[in-house]
Amino acid sequence: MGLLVDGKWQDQWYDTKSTGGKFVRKESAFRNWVTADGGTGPNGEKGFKAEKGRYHLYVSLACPWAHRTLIFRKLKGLESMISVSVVHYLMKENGWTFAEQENNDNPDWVDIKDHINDKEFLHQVYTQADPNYSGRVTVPVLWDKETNTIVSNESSEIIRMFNRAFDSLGAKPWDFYPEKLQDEIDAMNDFVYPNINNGVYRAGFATSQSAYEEAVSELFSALDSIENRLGKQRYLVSDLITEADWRLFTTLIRFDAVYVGHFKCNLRRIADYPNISGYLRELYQVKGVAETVNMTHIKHHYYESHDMINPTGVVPKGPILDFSEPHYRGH
Ligand SMILES: N[C@@H](CCC(=O)N[C@@H](CS)C(=O)NCC(=O)O)C(=O)O
Repeated sequence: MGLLVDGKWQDQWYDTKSTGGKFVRKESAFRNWVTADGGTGPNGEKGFKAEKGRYHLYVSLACPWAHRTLIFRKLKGLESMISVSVVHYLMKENGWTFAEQENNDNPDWVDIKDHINDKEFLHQVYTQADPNYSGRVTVPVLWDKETNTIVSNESSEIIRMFNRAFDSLGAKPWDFYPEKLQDEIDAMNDFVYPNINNGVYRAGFATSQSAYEEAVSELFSALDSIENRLGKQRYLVSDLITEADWRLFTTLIRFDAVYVGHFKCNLRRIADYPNISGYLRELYQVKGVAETVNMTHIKHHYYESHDMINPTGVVPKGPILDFSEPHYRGH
């Protein structure tokens, strides 16, 4: 785990000293947009034209933010238009790498390789785009093969691009951010992101008791309110699946396997929430989604990468989870 300072890699853990033990996530640095015609992004950001085969996505299968982009790529039918490289599940002193994986019979150990830039470390992809880059080296990264640069490393914006920019090139018509629901989706994201998506990290990476307890109590009160909401309606916003659902999904799918134990988010499990559990299974069972979930990378990444939380690196066997059981939603 580390970061780039003026283009030089430095190995260091998150600084929580200056924030009283609280984990504060930094803003992403590359914020340009792929648009249908190459025009500027929604807030005037530099535009890149949507074209088949032009873009490449760097992801970790463990990472909930990268997972959002994989789900959108899959559901919007963009697999043949946007290529992907998967980083090694382990993130240690060199950050995300393309290191070779030990031979293993488990089919979840997928191919790890930088197919585009042939780099060893993801930080070299960042310095290829900007030799003086300072900041964290995170996934996902959307890379432009034509101009050899990073378009965006912000998942919430990459999924908005995937949702619309490739439609005229033959993407599937599914719209996860329909105009009439945008305000409600934005409001839901503003609630789910700090309390749940980032809430589990605020709990897990806290280095003081008070910062941890604050995060955990906000997390579970948010989950309680979602449980209540899902007792009244099928999805988070109306009875259509929207972006808000996929953003929550990637945290929920990791919750009982990782966040309950490793991040000490253990007041309740997702399995203890009947409505959220059924909803989680329903989303998992949407065609194509299960293929984006790699529990082996998820568990091994968290339990083996964070030495200061789990110094032995031992990965728990359980819990036994089966997201393909009936979901009983929509009856
Ligand atoms: N805001 C970013 C956050 C991405 C992020 O933090 N990814 C994590 C992996 S789950 C990462 O790469 N962390 C490396 C680091 O912080 O050094 C997004 O949503 O795209």
